[in-house]
Amino acid sequence: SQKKAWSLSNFDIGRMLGRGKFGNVYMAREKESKFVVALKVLFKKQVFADNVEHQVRREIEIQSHLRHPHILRLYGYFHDNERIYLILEYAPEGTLFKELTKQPNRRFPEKQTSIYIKSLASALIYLHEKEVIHRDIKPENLLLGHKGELKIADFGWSVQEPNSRRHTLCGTVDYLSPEMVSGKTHTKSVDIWCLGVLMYELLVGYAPFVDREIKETYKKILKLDYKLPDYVSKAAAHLLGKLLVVNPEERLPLERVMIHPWINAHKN
Ligand SMILES: Cc1cc(Nc2nc(/C=C/c3ccccc3)nc3cc(N4CCN(C)CC4)ccc23)n[nH]1
Repeated sequence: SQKKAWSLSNFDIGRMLGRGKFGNVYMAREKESKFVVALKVLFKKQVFADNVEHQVRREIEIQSHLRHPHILRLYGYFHDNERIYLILEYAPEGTLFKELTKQPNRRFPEKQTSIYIKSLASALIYLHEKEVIHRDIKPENLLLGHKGELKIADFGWSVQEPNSRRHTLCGTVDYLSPEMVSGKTHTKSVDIWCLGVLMYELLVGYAPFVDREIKETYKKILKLDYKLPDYVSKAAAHLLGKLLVVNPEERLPLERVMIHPWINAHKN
Protein backbone atom coordinates (compact mmCIF):
# COMPACT_ATOMS: atom_id res chain seq x y z
CA SER A 1 0.00 0.00 0.00
CA GLN A 2 1.75 3.09 -1.24
CA LYS A 3 0.45 5.40 1.48
CA LYS A 4 3.32 7.88 1.73
CA ALA A 5 5.43 9.28 -1.10
CA TRP A 6 9.00 8.33 -0.19
CA SER A 7 12.24 9.87 -1.42
CA LEU A 8 15.93 9.29 -0.87
CA SER A 9 16.02 12.20 1.62
CA ASN A 10 13.91 10.09 4.03
CA PHE A 11 16.79 7.62 4.49
CA ASP A 12 20.31 7.41 5.86
CA ILE A 13 22.13 4.93 3.60
CA GLY A 14 24.30 2.27 5.25
CA ARG A 15 26.65 -0.41 3.94
CA MET A 16 26.17 -2.25 0.68
CA LEU A 17 24.63 -5.67 1.35
CA GLY A 18 25.00 -7.14 -2.12
CA ARG A 19 25.45 -6.46 -5.78
CA GLY A 20 22.52 -7.14 -8.13
CA LYS A 21 22.40 -7.42 -11.93
CA PHE A 22 20.24 -4.26 -12.13
CA GLY A 23 21.73 -2.47 -9.16
CA ASN A 24 22.83 -2.89 -5.57
CA VAL A 25 21.18 -3.45 -2.20
CA TYR A 26 22.04 -1.23 0.78
CA MET A 27 21.18 -1.18 4.43
CA ALA A 28 19.22 2.01 5.15
CA ARG A 29 17.43 3.69 8.04
CA GLU A 30 14.31 5.82 7.77
CA LYS A 31 15.26 9.08 9.47
CA GLU A 32 12.11 9.84 11.49
CA SER A 33 11.26 6.35 12.75
CA LYS A 34 14.86 5.03 12.76
CA PHE A 35 13.34 1.90 11.17
CA VAL A 36 16.02 -0.18 9.41
CA VAL A 37 15.24 -1.39 5.89
CA ALA A 38 17.08 -2.71 2.85
CA LEU A 39 17.05 -0.36 -0.12
CA LYS A 40 17.33 -2.09 -3.51
CA VAL A 41 18.46 0.34 -6.21
CA LEU A 42 17.68 -0.49 -9.84
CA PHE A 43 19.22 1.65 -12.58
CA LYS A 44 16.54 2.72 -15.06
CA LYS A 45 19.06 2.65 -17.92
CA GLN A 46 19.83 -1.01 -17.22
CA VAL A 47 16.15 -1.87 -16.69
CA PHE A 48 15.10 -0.29 -19.99
CA ALA A 49 18.17 -1.62 -21.84
CA ASP A 50 17.18 -5.15 -20.80
CA ASN A 51 13.50 -4.33 -21.50
CA VAL A 52 12.39 -5.60 -18.08
CA GLU A 53 10.47 -2.46 -17.05
CA HIS A 54 7.12 -4.33 -17.22
CA GLN A 55 8.65 -7.09 -15.07
CA VAL A 56 9.73 -4.54 -12.48
CA ARG A 57 6.19 -3.12 -12.34
CA ARG A 58 4.68 -6.61 -12.05
CA GLU A 59 7.12 -7.68 -9.34
CA ILE A 60 6.45 -4.47 -7.34
CA GLU A 61 2.69 -4.92 -7.75
CA ILE A 62 2.81 -8.54 -6.57
CA GLN A 63 5.40 -8.17 -3.83
CA SER A 64 3.76 -5.14 -2.21
CA HIS A 65 0.54 -7.10 -1.60
CA LEU A 66 2.13 -10.25 -0.15
CA ARG A 67 1.97 -10.79 3.63
CA HIS A 68 3.58 -14.01 4.87
CA PRO A 69 6.16 -14.72 7.62
CA HIS A 70 8.46 -16.45 5.10
CA ILE A 71 8.20 -13.88 2.32
CA LEU A 72 10.29 -10.69 2.53
CA ARG A 73 8.09 -7.57 2.70
CA LEU A 74 8.18 -4.80 0.08
CA TYR A 75 7.13 -1.71 2.05
CA GLY A 76 7.15 0.76 -0.84
CA TYR A 77 9.10 2.20 -3.73
CA PHE A 78 10.05 5.51 -5.31
CA HIS A 79 12.20 6.69 -8.23
CA ASP A 80 14.30 9.63 -9.41
CA ASN A 81 15.64 10.38 -12.90
CA GLU A 82 18.16 7.56 -12.96
CA ARG A 83 17.01 4.95 -10.44
CA ILE A 84 14.10 2.95 -9.03
CA TYR A 85 14.29 2.30 -5.28
CA LEU A 86 12.58 -0.66 -3.58
CA ILE A 87 12.08 -0.31 0.19
CA LEU A 88 12.45 -3.87 1.46
CA GLU A 89 12.31 -5.65 4.80
CA TYR A 90 15.78 -5.99 6.32
CA ALA A 91 16.69 -9.62 7.15
CA PRO A 92 19.50 -9.39 9.72
CA GLU A 93 21.02 -12.86 9.36
CA GLY A 94 22.01 -12.68 5.70
CA THR A 95 21.55 -15.15 2.87
CA LEU A 96 21.00 -18.90 3.15
CA PHE A 97 23.80 -19.25 0.59
CA LYS A 98 26.32 -17.74 3.05
CA GLU A 99 24.93 -19.82 5.92
CA LEU A 100 25.32 -22.97 3.79
CA THR A 101 28.99 -22.20 3.11
CA LYS A 102 29.58 -21.80 6.86
CA GLN A 103 28.22 -25.27 7.76
CA PRO A 104 30.60 -28.18 8.48
CA ASN A 105 30.89 -30.11 5.16
CA ARG A 106 28.94 -27.13 3.71
CA ARG A 107 25.63 -28.90 4.34
CA PHE A 108 22.84 -28.58 6.89
CA PRO A 109 21.71 -31.27 9.37
CA GLU A 110 18.49 -32.99 8.24
CA LYS A 111 16.44 -31.44 11.06
CA GLN A 112 17.43 -27.87 10.09
CA THR A 113 16.84 -28.62 6.39
CA SER A 114 13.35 -29.96 7.17
CA ILE A 115 12.51 -26.72 9.02
CA TYR A 116 13.65 -24.63 6.01
CA ILE A 117 11.75 -26.82 3.54
CA LYS A 118 8.56 -26.70 5.64
CA SER A 119 8.77 -22.87 5.78
CA LEU A 120 9.25 -22.69 2.03
CA ALA A 121 6.40 -25.08 1.31
CA SER A 122 4.05 -22.95 3.42
CA ALA A 123 5.21 -19.77 1.61
CA LEU A 124 4.72 -21.48 -1.77
CA ILE A 125 1.19 -22.61 -0.80
CA TYR A 126 0.41 -18.96 0.02
CA LEU A 127 1.97 -17.75 -3.27
CA HIS A 128 0.07 -20.36 -5.32
CA GLU A 129 -3.22 -19.32 -3.69
CA LYS A 130 -2.42 -15.83 -5.04
CA GLU A 131 -1.62 -17.30 -8.46
CA VAL A 132 2.03 -16.30 -8.05
CA ILE A 133 4.51 -18.89 -9.35
CA HIS A 134 8.15 -19.43 -10.08
CA ARG A 135 9.90 -17.64 -7.34
CA ASP A 136 13.33 -19.00 -8.05
CA ILE A 137 14.05 -20.28 -4.59
CA LYS A 138 17.79 -20.90 -4.80
CA PRO A 139 19.99 -20.28 -1.71
CA GLU A 140 21.16 -16.90 -3.06
CA ASN A 141 17.58 -15.63 -3.03
CA LEU A 142 16.69 -16.80 0.46
CA LEU A 143 17.35 -14.59 3.47
CA LEU A 144 17.33 -15.28 7.21
CA GLY A 145 15.35 -13.22 9.73
CA HIS A 146 16.46 -12.36 13.27
CA LYS A 147 15.36 -15.78 14.55
CA GLY A 148 17.08 -17.50 11.63
CA GLU A 149 13.72 -17.95 9.94
CA LEU A 150 13.72 -18.23 6.17
CA LYS A 151 12.43 -15.44 3.89
CA ILE A 152 11.92 -15.71 0.13
CA ALA A 153 13.63 -12.55 -1.05
CA ASP A 154 13.70 -12.59 -4.80
CA PHE A 155 11.96 -10.25 -7.22
CA GLY A 156 12.73 -12.61 -10.05
CA TRP A 157 16.09 -10.82 -10.51
CA SER A 158 19.25 -12.88 -10.71
CA VAL A 159 21.23 -11.29 -7.95
CA GLN A 160 24.94 -11.92 -7.79
CA GLU A 161 26.37 -11.96 -4.30
CA PRO A 162 29.80 -10.30 -4.15
CA ASN A 163 31.39 -13.75 -4.07
CA SER A 164 28.55 -15.71 -5.52
CA ARG A 165 29.50 -19.23 -6.52
CA ARG A 166 27.49 -19.19 -9.75
CA HIS A 167 28.79 -16.82 -12.36
CA THR A 168 26.25 -17.25 -15.16
CA LEU A 169 24.59 -13.86 -15.48
CA CYS A 170 21.08 -15.21 -15.82
CA GLY A 171 21.37 -17.09 -12.57
CA THR A 172 22.20 -20.77 -12.33
CA VAL A 173 20.71 -23.44 -14.61
CA ASP A 174 20.90 -25.95 -11.75
CA TYR A 175 17.35 -25.16 -10.70
CA LEU A 176 15.71 -25.39 -14.14
CA SER A 177 12.89 -27.96 -14.27
CA PRO A 178 12.60 -30.53 -17.12
CA GLU A 179 9.61 -28.64 -18.59
CA MET A 180 11.65 -25.41 -18.65
CA VAL A 181 14.71 -27.14 -20.14
CA SER A 182 12.46 -28.50 -22.90
CA GLY A 183 10.98 -25.01 -23.42
CA LYS A 184 7.47 -25.78 -22.19
CA THR A 185 5.56 -23.20 -20.17
CA HIS A 186 5.99 -23.46 -16.45
CA THR A 187 3.10 -23.98 -14.05
CA LYS A 188 2.97 -23.84 -10.25
CA SER A 189 4.43 -27.32 -10.23
CA VAL A 190 7.80 -25.86 -11.24
CA ASP A 191 8.07 -24.54 -7.68
CA ILE A 192 7.72 -28.09 -6.33
CA TRP A 193 10.64 -29.18 -8.54
CA CYS A 194 12.75 -26.23 -7.28
CA LEU A 195 11.86 -27.15 -3.70
CA GLY A 196 13.30 -30.61 -4.38
CA VAL A 197 16.48 -29.16 -5.92
CA LEU A 198 16.88 -26.86 -2.91
CA MET A 199 16.24 -29.70 -0.42
CA TYR A 200 18.96 -31.76 -2.14
CA GLU A 201 21.40 -28.83 -2.15
CA LEU A 202 20.87 -28.08 1.57
CA LEU A 203 21.32 -31.76 2.53
CA VAL A 204 24.28 -32.51 0.25
CA GLY A 205 26.01 -29.12 -0.25
CA TYR A 206 25.67 -28.89 -4.03
CA ALA A 207 22.78 -29.09 -6.52
CA PRO A 208 21.70 -32.56 -7.80
CA PHE A 209 22.36 -31.99 -11.52
CA VAL A 210 25.43 -29.76 -11.28
CA ASP A 211 27.96 -30.18 -14.07
CA ARG A 212 30.69 -28.04 -15.62
CA GLU A 213 28.91 -28.09 -18.97
CA ILE A 214 25.44 -26.52 -19.08
CA LYS A 215 24.39 -29.02 -21.78
CA GLU A 216 25.37 -31.87 -19.45
CA THR A 217 23.26 -30.35 -16.66
CA TYR A 218 20.27 -30.18 -19.03
CA LYS A 219 20.76 -33.86 -19.96
CA LYS A 220 20.97 -34.86 -16.27
CA ILE A 221 17.79 -32.88 -15.48
CA LEU A 222 15.84 -34.50 -18.31
CA LYS A 223 17.09 -37.98 -17.36
CA LEU A 224 16.70 -37.35 -13.61
CA ASP A 225 20.36 -38.32 -13.36
CA TYR A 226 21.36 -37.60 -9.74
CA LYS A 227 23.03 -39.59 -6.98
CA LEU A 228 22.10 -39.59 -3.31
CA PRO A 229 25.01 -39.88 -0.87
CA ASP A 230 24.50 -42.73 1.63
CA TYR A 231 24.32 -40.34 4.61
CA VAL A 232 20.93 -39.07 3.33
CA SER A 233 18.17 -40.74 5.39
CA LYS A 234 15.56 -43.01 3.79
CA ALA A 235 12.76 -40.58 4.77
CA ALA A 236 14.58 -37.66 3.09
CA ALA A 237 15.28 -39.81 0.01
CA HIS A 238 11.57 -40.71 -0.12
CA LEU A 239 10.46 -37.06 -0.13
CA LEU A 240 13.14 -36.10 -2.70
CA GLY A 241 11.84 -38.89 -4.93
CA LYS A 242 8.37 -37.34 -4.77
CA LEU A 243 9.59 -33.79 -5.62
CA LEU A 244 12.21 -34.48 -8.32
CA VAL A 245 9.72 -35.99 -10.78
CA VAL A 246 10.01 -35.20 -14.51
CA ASN A 247 6.24 -35.12 -15.11
CA PRO A 248 4.95 -31.92 -13.42
CA GLU A 249 1.55 -33.50 -12.71
CA GLU A 250 3.11 -36.31 -10.67
CA ARG A 251 5.05 -34.13 -8.20
CA LEU A 252 3.87 -34.29 -4.58
CA PRO A 253 1.38 -31.44 -3.89
CA LEU A 254 2.71 -28.87 -1.38
CA GLU A 255 -0.05 -29.71 1.13
CA ARG A 256 1.29 -33.28 1.17
CA VAL A 257 4.87 -31.99 1.60
CA MET A 258 3.73 -30.20 4.77
CA ILE A 259 2.59 -33.46 6.38
CA HIS A 260 5.39 -35.75 5.09
CA PRO A 261 7.01 -37.81 7.94
CA TRP A 262 10.50 -36.39 7.22
CA ILE A 263 9.18 -32.83 7.45
CA ASN A 264 7.58 -33.49 10.85
CA ALA A 265 10.24 -35.82 12.26
CA HIS A 266 11.75 -32.89 14.23
CA LYS A 267 8.42 -32.51 16.08
CA ASN A 268 9.13 -35.38 18.50
C1 LIG B 1 16.95 -7.37 0.57
C2 LIG B 1 17.56 -7.66 1.92
C3 LIG B 1 18.85 -8.07 2.20
C4 LIG B 1 18.91 -8.20 3.58
N1 LIG B 1 19.95 -8.58 4.41
C5 LIG B 1 21.20 -9.00 3.99
N2 LIG B 1 21.44 -9.17 2.69
C6 LIG B 1 22.66 -9.62 2.32
C7 LIG B 1 22.89 -9.78 0.88
C8 LIG B 1 22.02 -9.26 0.00
C9 LIG B 1 22.22 -9.36 -1.45
C10 LIG B 1 21.59 -8.45 -2.28
C11 LIG B 1 21.80 -8.50 -3.66
C12 LIG B 1 22.61 -9.46 -4.22
C13 LIG B 1 23.22 -10.39 -3.38
C14 LIG B 1 23.03 -10.36 -2.00
N3 LIG B 1 23.65 -9.93 3.15
C15 LIG B 1 23.44 -9.76 4.49
C16 LIG B 1 24.49 -10.08 5.38
C17 LIG B 1 24.29 -9.89 6.75
N4 LIG B 1 25.33 -10.19 7.62
C18 LIG B 1 25.15 -10.00 9.05
C19 LIG B 1 24.98 -11.36 9.67
N5 LIG B 1 26.13 -12.24 9.33
C20 LIG B 1 25.91 -13.52 9.92
C21 LIG B 1 26.23 -12.39 7.85
C22 LIG B 1 26.43 -11.05 7.20
C23 LIG B 1 23.07 -9.38 7.23
C24 LIG B 1 22.05 -9.09 6.35
C25 LIG B 1 22.22 -9.28 4.97
N6 LIG B 1 17.72 -7.89 4.09
N7 LIG B 1 16.90 -7.55 3.07
